[in-house]
This record gives sequence, C-alpha cells and structure tokens, in this order.
Amino acid sequence: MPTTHIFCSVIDNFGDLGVCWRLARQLAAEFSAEVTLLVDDLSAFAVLEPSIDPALSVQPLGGLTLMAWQRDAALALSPAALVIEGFACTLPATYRAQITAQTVWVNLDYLSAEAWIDDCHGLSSPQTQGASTTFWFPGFSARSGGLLREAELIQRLPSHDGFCNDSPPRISLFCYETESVQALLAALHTSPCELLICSGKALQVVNAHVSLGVGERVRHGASTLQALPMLSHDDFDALLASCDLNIIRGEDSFVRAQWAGKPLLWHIYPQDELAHETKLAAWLARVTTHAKAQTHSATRPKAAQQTRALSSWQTAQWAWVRGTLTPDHLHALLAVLKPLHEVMLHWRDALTEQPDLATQLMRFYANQVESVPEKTHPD
Ligand SMILES: Cc1cn([C@H]2C[C@H](O)[C@@H](COP(=O)(O)OP(=O)(O)O[C@H]3O[C@@H](C)[C@H](O)[C@@H](O)[C@H]3O)O2)c(=O)[nH]c1=O
Repeated sequence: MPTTHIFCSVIDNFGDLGVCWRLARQLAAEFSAEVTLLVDDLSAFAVLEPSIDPALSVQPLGGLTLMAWQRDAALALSPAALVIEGFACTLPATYRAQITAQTVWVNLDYLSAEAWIDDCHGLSSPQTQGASTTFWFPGFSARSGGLLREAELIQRLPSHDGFCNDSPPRISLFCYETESVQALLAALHTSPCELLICSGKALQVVNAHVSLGVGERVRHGASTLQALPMLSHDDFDALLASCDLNIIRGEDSFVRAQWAGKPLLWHIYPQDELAHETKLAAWLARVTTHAKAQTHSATRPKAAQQTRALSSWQTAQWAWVRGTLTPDHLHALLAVLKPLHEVMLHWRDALTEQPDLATQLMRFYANQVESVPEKTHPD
C-alpha cells in the first residue's frame, strides 16, 4: 500500500490536527499504508496525545511516523506516492517542486453539508511537471468525499441508553465562547442532569459562572457539574456515546457525535458574514429531510412526537449558535431527547451506508495509479 505523507498545520484549536491524525491512523491500520504525518506544532499535538515528545524531529506514533514540520527549515524528504495537503496548509516549496504526475496529490478540505461541494469534490487543478492536485471535500452525500469512520467503529462504541434507567440525562459540553452557556447552567439548576465539561475553552466558559477545577465535581442545584481532563480520541468517542445529549463544536467532534448516534447541538465554528449559518442550515436540512421521510412509515402519534422533537431541537440548535438560548429552549429539548435519539440513530444508519472517507481515498488512489503510465525513464 502507498507511502503516504500527510501535512498538517495547527492554526487554531484541535480540529485540523484531529482530522489529519484520525486519517493517518486509519490509513496505517486498515490499509497498511506507510504513513508519515508532518505537523508544524508538536506541542499542540502533545496536548491531544501526551505520548508525543515535542522535542523529537521524528518519532513513531501508533503505527505511523510523526515528523516535526519546521516551516522555515529545508525538508529533506521526497514526495510519497500519496500526498495529502491538509486544509490548504501549503506544502514546502522544495517538496512541492519534486511532485510529478506519478504522485497522487490530494487537497483535503473542510467538511460541509452544502450541495455545491458535490460539484467541487474530485476536481483537479493542474500544477507544474504534469502534476495535479485534487480537491477532496468531506461531506454527507454520495458524491462527496465522505466522512472519517474507522472499520467497526460503531460496534466498538459503548452502548448507553439513559432512558432505560432512571439516571438523570448526561450532557457533554465542548463549545466555544457563548452566552448560551449561561442559559444551559440556569436550566440545569432546576432540571436534574449530569453535565460533563470538556477541558479547555468549555471549562473556561463555564467557569465564568461557577468555579471548577479539572477533575472536580460539584453540585449545581438539581444537577451535577464535572470538569473532565483532556481525553484521548478513543475516550472522547466513548464519552459522546455515553451521553444523552452532546454539545460539540468544530468539525471532528461534530462527526464523532453523529457516530455516537445521540442528539446533539452543534456549536459550529463562527465565520465571517455568517457563512457558518449557511453550513448549519444545510446540515439541519439533510437531517430533518431524512427524519421526515422516516416518519412516513411511523404511526400517527409517533410521527407527531418526532415532528415536535425536531422542532424543539432546531429551535434550541439555532439559539445555541446565535447565543440566544433560554432555559425554556433547553427544557423543551430535554423533554424530547428520547424521540431525537431515534432520529439520530436512523441518521447514523443512513450515513454508514456510504463508504467512509479513507476507503474512498484509497479507491481514488488505486484508480489514479492505474491511469497514470509508469515512469520508465528520468525526465
Ligand atoms: C475536548 C477533547 C477534544 N478532543 C479532540 C476531538 C477532536 O479531534 C478535536 C477537536 O476538534 P473539533 O471538534 O474539530 O473542534 P475545534 O474547535 O478544536 O476545531 C475547529 O477549529 C477551527 C479552526 C476549524 O476551522 C474547525 O473546522 C474545527 O476544526 O479535539 C479530544 O481528543 N479529547 C478531548 O477531551
């Protein structure tokens, strides 16, 4: 299987890194690809994966090789058979200059549920020396580049259904700065819940209202609040699967929450000119259209229940993103978690029918290699 170089630049937060790392691990583990992951900020990566030594320029990491990418130093590396440029991070000029038509070069872009990505996914842009780069758009439709999903992921996730026992709903919180957290805390003061707060920004935002150290658990009216340490990717996935509502953000946790199959509120990364609202609307439209198609086969009371659930969810979802959430929005959402769980399980089933991103990428690679004539003599 191909030697693969994945380039990742850490600009802000953990999303780009989270996606590149998951992809790297999957290509190595499931496709026997010989992967080198090049990251320009190993200190940030060490927060996500504490076994990393930021001082080392090259180190093994769970079946792949991790290399420190020093942008201002020359990179003594020839292009691999498959080169993945993560999120327009711009390959080093000397490396790029060596890429030829024999290299499969992919530009991994941001995820979107918008329809236009179907037309842009897979387009290639000619570069020098006969090389071309292909735009890869992860997405939710059959024509998109798919979503990262490891083999057996769904079977591996711990199953938890809070509705089978009488314990209060478990809510995870992984968010950016927002006024909505205040309304969440006000709602939880009267509605019993267990709020599991992720390390970093989410805890900082909560701590504007309470005082909680990492690992601590406090009573908050009818609820309990617990501040989590930074979790490994696998533990983070398990956390989402163990909750009844996940408030997640960005791109990678958004995808993982859908694999958890639980109701979610997406704190989408805010963009200029409200571009994020267009993205959110596109995703909500896909989920609700799918859910409504499902209700055709449901009994009348069940269909009515699901319609109410979708309505309360959408209201809370928009209010969360706009920072206008009220305790009433939250109470209404908590009241419909059970039917929403069913909606999200059906949605997950539909998504798992599509090939995952890594599988699609490997098929693309195989097709490209077949169509590119072997190089028989030097240029
Ligand atoms: C809280 C937590 C997160 N994580 C991981 C899960 C994800 O891989 C990663 C978080 O990534 P995201 O969910 O994408 O959220 P993010 O906010 O960190 O990243 C975002 O940054 C913006 C700049 C990008 O434009 C967005 O698209 C998005 O990628 O952190 C853990 O592994 N353990 C934890 O305890």
